[in-house]
Parts: sequence; C-alpha cells; structure tokens
Amino acid sequence: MDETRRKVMEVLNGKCLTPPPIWLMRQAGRYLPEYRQTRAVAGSFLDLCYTPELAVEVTLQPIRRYAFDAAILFSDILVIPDALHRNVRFEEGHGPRMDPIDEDGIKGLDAGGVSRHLAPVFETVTRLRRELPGETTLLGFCGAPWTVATYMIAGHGTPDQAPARLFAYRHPQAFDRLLGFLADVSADYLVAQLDAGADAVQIFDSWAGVLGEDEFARFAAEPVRRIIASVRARRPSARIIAFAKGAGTLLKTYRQATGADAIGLDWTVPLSFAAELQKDGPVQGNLDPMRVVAAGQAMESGVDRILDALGNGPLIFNLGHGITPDADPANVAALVSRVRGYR
Ligand SMILES: Cc1c2[nH]c(c1CCC(=O)O)Cc1[nH]c(c(CCC(=O)O)c1C)Cc1[nH]c(c(CCC(=O)O)c1C)Cc1[nH]c(c(C)c1CCC(=O)O)C2
Repeated sequence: MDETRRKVMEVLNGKCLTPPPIWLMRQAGRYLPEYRQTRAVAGSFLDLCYTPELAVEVTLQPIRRYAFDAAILFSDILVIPDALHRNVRFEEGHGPRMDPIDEDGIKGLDAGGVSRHLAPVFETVTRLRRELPGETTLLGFCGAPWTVATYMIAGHGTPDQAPARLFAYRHPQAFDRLLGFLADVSADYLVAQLDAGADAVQIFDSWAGVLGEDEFARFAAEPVRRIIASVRARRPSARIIAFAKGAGTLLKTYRQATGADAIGLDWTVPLSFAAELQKDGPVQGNLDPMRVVAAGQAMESGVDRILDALGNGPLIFNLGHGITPDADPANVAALVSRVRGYR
C-alpha cells in the first residue's frame, strides 16, 4: 500500500517533488562503522556479496541511519565476471583483480552457470523488499559492458583504461563480441533482480569518460541501449537509470540513444547543461563527494546550487560518484537534512 508513495519511483515516472528524494551512491560502505564491523566478520568481500543475511544487513544500515528514499542492493558490478569464472578477488589495498581475458577467452565465454552463481543476489533482493519500509525504493544494478570489460581485459583497475582501449582497436571483432555478450548477460541479470523484487535498476558506466566521441557511441551507449531494449521487451514497466561518469557533453544524446528513463550526472556536469538535460526527463546527481568530506559551507552551498538549478524539475538528489571512506557519517546526516529542508 505504501508502494504508491515511493518517491524515487515517482520521479522516475516524471514527477517533480519538492524536496527531491535522496539516496547516495555507495551509501553502504566503509565510511560507516557498522559496515566495517559486518565486513570484518564476513570473510572476503565477495563472501559478503553472496551471503544474503549479511548483504541485507549492510544494505539496511544506511537506511536505518538516514531513512534514504532508496536502498541499493549491496553487491558489486564485478559479480558478473566472477560468475563467468574470471577468478575475481578483492585484495586489501589493491582493489579488484581477476584473470585478464584475451581473444580465446572471449570466444570461450559461456553464460550457462551465471544465474545459478548469482542466486544469492536474487535471494538478497527478495529479502530486502520484505524488510525495507514500504516507502523506500529498492534499486538493483549492474555495470555497463564497457566498464565491466575494462576490468576483464586489464585484470585490475587502471587510471585511464589504456589496456581496454588498445584491445578495442587491435581486436575489434573480439571486443564487439565481449560487449554484446556482457550486454545480454547483464540484461538477464537485471530482469532477474526486477523479478526478485527490485523496483528499478541503475546501470553504472563509471569509465565512460575515457572514451572519444565515436567510441562512446559504440562501446558505451550502444551496449547500454541493448541492455535496456532487452529488459523493456520483457518487463515493459521497468524503470532504468543510466550513469555514464565523465561523459561531459556526450550526455546530450545519451538518454535518447539508450532509452534510459533517468540520467545520472557526475559533479563535473555544469548545472546549466544539467537543466537542459532535465527538460527531456529526470536527472540524478551531482554533488561532489569531496563536499561531503569537507562539510560546512562547502557542502551547504553545493547542495543549494543543485537544488536552485534543478529543484523545479524531476530530480533525484545524489552525489556525482560514490561517497568516500573518509566521509564523516555526521556530515551525511547534515546533507540529508539540508536537502529535506528545501522548500
Ligand atoms: C567501478 C565499480 C565497482 N563496483 C561498483 C562500481 C560502479 C560504481 C563506481 O564507479 O563506484 C558498484 C558498486 N560497488 C558496491 C556497490 C554497493 C551498493 C552501494 O552503492 O552502496 C555498488 C553499486 C560496493 C563495494 N564495492 C567495493 C567496496 C569496498 C570493498 C570493501 O568494503 O572492502 C564496496 C563497499 C569494492 C570495489 N568494487 C569496484 C572497485 C573499483 C572496488 C575497489 C575500490 C574500493 O575499495 O572502493 C568495482
């Protein structure tokens, strides 16, 4: 019965709410002492992702503290390569690592066991929808094929994704096959999350910003279009947020090119440009996460500028990227009350 009052869903349906609903990317994470505590008993990071009881707990932690308008499933974009037997691990202080894939590896990719491997994630979603307050939107997510491919090709994170860019030029057919394969697996994964109880989903293209214009169209926008078309063909009412970090002016045609309902904005997107994008539909963002670390006037003025520029259109308040481990939880409380105090 509270379903009708899920504010993030209302905005995704095009409504303008004052104050806007708020959630934060990476809202479950190391800046919260209770997360660090659960993380310490979980074993590996992937164990945490694949243990429904613990994944539910860490998803709920920021909801208990701040009553955010959306909860985002606790998992990671790299569970897809993990399900594809790429030997994914998260090493303390190193970030993610996996076996780098080559042309033969791409030929041999097999989606056979993926949904069985990811069954604990769907179980987490179902439990979350039962345990969350009725008015809280539950978001599922996946990585965009380009961003997931950058990690699969390099075998780890890099500053500019040079290995994936080089591979794409040298082996265009294998690279196309990889992106198409990831798009199809990701579409199935999102449909399964929606069926398990997610209200809407977000597609994270965190590394879109390293691509030139032509490559952005082919490697970032096109595979995301393919995911969205496939999800919509099966679940016509699905609501989808697409976040292409660093895409700059290439965002101008991104909504139309992908079919996304809402567009995520990183903190470098000028608010005047954001207001233009908002004429075509909902936007989400875009406070610099460092303003939350800095707090005080830096945070307040950043919030006010976003609300003044975008508060009269369909807006989901968020950061321009994930909250960082050095953010003080008290600053997040101040952020939420500043946004909720807006009239
Ligand atoms: C690129 C990317 C990844 N993962 C993700 C992205 C896209 C968004 C973005 O750009 O931030 C997405 C992601 N990762 C995580 C979530 C959980 C939900 C939420 O937002 O609260 C989500 C939505 C948890 C996580 N994923 C990770 C952590 C930290 C690991 C830990 O707690 O030990 C969390 C909470 C690990 C991770 N996972 C990834 C990296 C590069 C790292 C290491 C960097 C780091 O440690 O912050 C890959």
